[in-house]
Amino acid sequence: MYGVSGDLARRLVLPAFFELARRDLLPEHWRLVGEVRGDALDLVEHVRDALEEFGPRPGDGPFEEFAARLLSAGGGMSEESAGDLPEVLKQARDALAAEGAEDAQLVHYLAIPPTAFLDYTKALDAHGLAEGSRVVYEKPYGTSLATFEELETEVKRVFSEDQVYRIDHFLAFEAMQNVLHARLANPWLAGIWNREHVAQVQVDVAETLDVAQRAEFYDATGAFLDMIVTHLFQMAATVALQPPADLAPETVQAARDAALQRFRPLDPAEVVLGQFEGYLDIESVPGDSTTDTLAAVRLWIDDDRWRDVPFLLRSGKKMAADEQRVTLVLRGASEGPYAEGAELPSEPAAVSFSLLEGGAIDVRLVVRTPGVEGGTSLTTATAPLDGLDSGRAALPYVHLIEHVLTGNRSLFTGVEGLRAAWTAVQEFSENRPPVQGYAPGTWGPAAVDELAAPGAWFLR
Ligand SMILES: NC(=O)C1=CN([C@@H]2O[C@H](COP(=O)(O)OP(=O)(O)OC[C@H]3O[C@@H](n4cnc5c(N)ncnc54)[C@H](OP(=O)(O)O)[C@@H]3O)[C@@H](O)[C@H]2O)C=CC1
Ligand SMILES: O=C1O[C@H](COP(=O)(O)O)[C@@H](O)[C@H](O)[C@H]1O
Repeated sequence: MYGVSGDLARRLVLPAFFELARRDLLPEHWRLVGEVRGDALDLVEHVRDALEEFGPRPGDGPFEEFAARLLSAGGGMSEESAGDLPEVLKQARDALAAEGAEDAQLVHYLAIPPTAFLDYTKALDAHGLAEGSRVVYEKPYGTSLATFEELETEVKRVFSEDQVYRIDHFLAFEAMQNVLHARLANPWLAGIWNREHVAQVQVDVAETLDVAQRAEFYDATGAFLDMIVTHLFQMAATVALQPPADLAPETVQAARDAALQRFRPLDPAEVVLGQFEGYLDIESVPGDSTTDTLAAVRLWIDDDRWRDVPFLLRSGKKMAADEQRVTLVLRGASEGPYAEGAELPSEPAAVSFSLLEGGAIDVRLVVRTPGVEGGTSLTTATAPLDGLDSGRAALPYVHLIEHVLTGNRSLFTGVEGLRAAWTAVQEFSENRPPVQGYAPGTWGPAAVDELAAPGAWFLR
């Protein structure tokens, strides 16, 4: 794992490895090499600290056994030098061979900034580490259409496609997986999954989180690149995809990629960028920064299933709540006593997938108000997705690492989909609207609400 000292590794990836060990889902023989550019870390202490802070706590699993398999390399990785890594990999291979595991599968996990992906790809090739390996790229894979193409050309030169795993961890949330699986398993849900029944699709990832801890990275990135063109596009494509004939990883990935290829290029007039008040006071943020800390877009998908159905995407920092939802806002009755004009609740029926914690599906219905007066009201039934039968919800990186180790690419993004995503935002990137201020603890500038009109955001 390159970049083992970083935020992602500490907060999400190392805890996921340990969770796999707790669940006895790691291979019988393995070693984890943590690589950094400076002096090699005391990896056991580093991992122990990460687990103490983010869990599962060391005492909640086989930590001593886990720690005995951690190896540390320093000195960085470039075309000129691979630092300590070749020597440490040799130690790892020798140790595995001594256990009777001769042909270890090498997996490179690039938990480093996206701007370093290209150089690391070249370096892996230069040091003969690419052949026969698997490689995991974090998101964003590219930062524009041009840098995507540049990276992809190099990756294609060095690796064959079946070696490459491009992560978008939002695809791996339990509820996100159920956007596909619950739809396919329940004909009534599949039956309403179209423009005849759905008035709007909303993909909303609201965070109360500040950015002060990673201000330098964030100021160079912004909400649109950090979240919209990456996570929220992939989530929208998961809603929009045509039902695949089977659940083979390649079929699912191809269906999602095909949906992304039907995204209409974003119209800058249908994008709102926000910046929370106080952002410019953060140390290391330039006083004249125009970085977006919130982005909301109205997106269209040109196919028979979704024509004229707005896909509303929103994500931001310092917002009113921590919520991650995919919502199908449903149309009302088109005829009969409850058709337009009848006395109905102010909000429509909806099916909403909440990604938080173990995930849940909320079904909101319009019903007759109980009592003699009558009228109509809304009621919501919540179906939790955790703790069913013998199932235990797993966090996204637990799924993703298990999939890399077992060679399953269904939850990873595909090249054609990524190319389509960067293509869809190219025009917007050259004509970005100015950022509008919003008060911390709110749902963003007023213009965000106008994007949803004549409807309204499910979260507000
Ligand atoms: N943090 C998060 O919540 C998430 C992050 N990601 C993605 O994961 C990746 C890593 O993110 P994160 O951990 O936050 O990033 P960090 O900024 O924390 O960087 C990770 C590590 O990479 C090394 N590094 C920094 N700059 C370079 C460089 N130019 N070349 C090589 N190595 C470098 C550093 O380690 P050292 O100096 O010790 O070598 C650093 O600790 C990114 O692609 C990000 O988009 C994805 C989802 C969530
Ligand atoms: O990729 C990213 O995702 C996180 C949100 O993911 P979560 O799993 O931590 O909820 C976001 O905060 C971060 O800015 C972004 O880089």
